Amino acid sequence: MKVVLVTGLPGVGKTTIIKEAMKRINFTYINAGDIVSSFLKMDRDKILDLYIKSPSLYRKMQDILKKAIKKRAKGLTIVDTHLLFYKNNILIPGVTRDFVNNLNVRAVTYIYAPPKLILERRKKDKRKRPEININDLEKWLTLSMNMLIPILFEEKIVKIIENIELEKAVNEFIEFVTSL
Ligand SMILES: Nc1ncnc2c1ncn2[C@@H]1O[C@H](COP(=O)(O)OP(=O)(O)O)[C@@H](O)[C@H]1O
Repeated sequence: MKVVLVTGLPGVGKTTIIKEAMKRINFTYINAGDIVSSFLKMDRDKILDLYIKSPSLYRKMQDILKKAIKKRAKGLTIVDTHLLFYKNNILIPGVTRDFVNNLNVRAVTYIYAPPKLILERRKKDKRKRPEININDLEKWLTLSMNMLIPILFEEKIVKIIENIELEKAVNEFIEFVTSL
């Protein structure tokens, strides 16, 4: 079992890259957000508010997520998740140290795009996404990239993939995950 996390801000293109890569190589795909929202039967944005109010629920969900991934993981397993949640200057870790080590994560990919592009993509997206201003998005981007450093201290490899041109990003993603 080889677990690779795919992270990056919502709207940067994680799902698009993974779905394209899936047409070309074999892997198990797990979307952490889908597991959590189907378990709590709730909108993603509301879940964040719940976590802020209840740290114990947050811990419980980390546990549920870990178990669900362990059960489904097979061969190369790509987990679409977040390093950091951000709302109104409140920060919540997307993954914990225990999550990274317990699942034996091999590497973390960080999908990057300039904040202006992310904002444009979020606006065009059919999926309704919460409004966010460029200032908050820039802050979130900086903070989420800072979360890559603690990942390095857990002795995991980090790969940054720029998603400006989709085809180039998909090729880079495939090359990286198949090289592990
Ligand atoms: N390289 C790209 N160029 C243009 N649009 C893109 C690119 N990558 C993703 N998108 C678009 O951006 C939006 C968000 O992508 P999505 O994969 O849902 O992001 P995430 O999974 O990171 O939240 C989608 O409408 C998608 O079609």
